[in-house]
Amino acid sequence: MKFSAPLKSDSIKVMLLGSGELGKEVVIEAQRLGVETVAVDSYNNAPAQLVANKSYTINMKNKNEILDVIRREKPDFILPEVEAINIDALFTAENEGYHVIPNADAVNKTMNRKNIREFAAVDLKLPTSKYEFVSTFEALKKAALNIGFPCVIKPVMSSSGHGQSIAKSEDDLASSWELAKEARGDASELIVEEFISFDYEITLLTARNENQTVFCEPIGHIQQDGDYIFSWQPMNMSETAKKRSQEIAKKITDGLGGRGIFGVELFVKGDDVYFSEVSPRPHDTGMVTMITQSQSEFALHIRAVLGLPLDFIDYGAGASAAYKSKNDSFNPQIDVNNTVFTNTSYVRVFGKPQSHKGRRMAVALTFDKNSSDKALQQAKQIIENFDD
Ligand SMILES: Nc1ncnc2c1ncn2[C@@H]1O[C@H](COP(=O)(O)OP(=O)(O)OP(=O)(O)O)[C@@H](O)[C@H]1O
Ligand SMILES: NCC(=O)N[C@@H]1O[C@H](COP(=O)([O-])[O-])[C@@H](O)[C@H]1O
Ligand SMILES: [Mg+2]
Repeated sequence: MKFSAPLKSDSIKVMLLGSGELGKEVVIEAQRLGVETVAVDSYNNAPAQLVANKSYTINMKNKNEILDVIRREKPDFILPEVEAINIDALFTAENEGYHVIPNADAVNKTMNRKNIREFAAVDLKLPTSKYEFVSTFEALKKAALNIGFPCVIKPVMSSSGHGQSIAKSEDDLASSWELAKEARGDASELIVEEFISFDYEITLLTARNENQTVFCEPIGHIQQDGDYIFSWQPMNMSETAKKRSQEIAKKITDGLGGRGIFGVELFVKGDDVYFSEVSPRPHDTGMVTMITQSQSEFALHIRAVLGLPLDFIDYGAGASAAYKSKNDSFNPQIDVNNTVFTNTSYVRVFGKPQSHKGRRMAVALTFDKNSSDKALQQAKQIIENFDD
């Protein structure tokens, strides 16, 4: 176990490419181990920049700007935190000897639904929904009729539900096409997916490095318009479904390789488990681990990166509720009702410098030793009392 060397203060430097709420927690965990942190994003005062040793604001889609900060800072590890990053820059950095987490190829595969879906379904033979890729309206119609209604239509490059819709019949296809076009720009493609009427969906957080792979307890979640609003852990599932979920998670994370935490998104119907997608980084639904685990997903990510042991204990059940802004403001103020400050709940305010309607600004976390349901009920009640 390489335990002692990396923890010498200032001996290790990590650079986050993307500095939102997830990166902020990664930076805090890195700081706790005496690791130097550099936070990069496309706007000033992004959450992780508020707590990092150093920060840069650059155009994250520009290859040279990314390579400039990397070559200037010479980080030991580069941690992509958002999907919208110039991928050529990561491949070039890797060729120059920099260590991209988990690796540039995994980031490339997961940022595009076509790459990750084909890798999962064709190369690894994991169960997924039926799917087709299309780039014209005619092809969309054909694919939807072939797959059947309802079907889910998504740009191949997007996240947090942007440009995504469900077509219930042929009549909906024109509006789905328009919605997706706005989010994707002209050139790229759409995926048309069979709608899986799952019983529930989970994120299976999986941390790996060369020495070890560990699974967190499954996290159940509810999405609204393709974006997460509530999550809880553990999700109560059958032993068979849990075992199948872990097998899928192991295959996809081994397939992608490298060090770090992955959020493996799965749909579960009875004992059948379908692979949906995977984030090669901490997952938004995994913020609940800040209250349920001795090592949160953020701590596990940085430990995996440093090659430290990944063992942790579960404290009990918990839940999270996302607070999304109701306003557009350059001076956001979040009114957190006192109900959050109990001995089983707390709040994380991200500190984003600007709000707009629907932007995630904070999260409420709740704990219940034995019951995810009770933790979830409490999280729902608390978030109703937030305002801005
Ligand atoms: N084929 C499907 N069948 C049923 N529901 C689906 C399907 N695809 C997506 N969904 C629903 O939409 C949500 C968002 O889809 P997906 O994860 O593919 O998009 P995303 O934009 O990458 O989201 P995020 O970035 O938040 O993970 C899923 O979590 C699920 O609730
Ligand atoms: N589903 C991905 C996800 O949750 N990513 C998290 O949201 C931030 C962007 O927030 P913003 O859009 O409010 O700037 C990202 O930086 C990351 O922390
Ligand atoms: Mg998703």
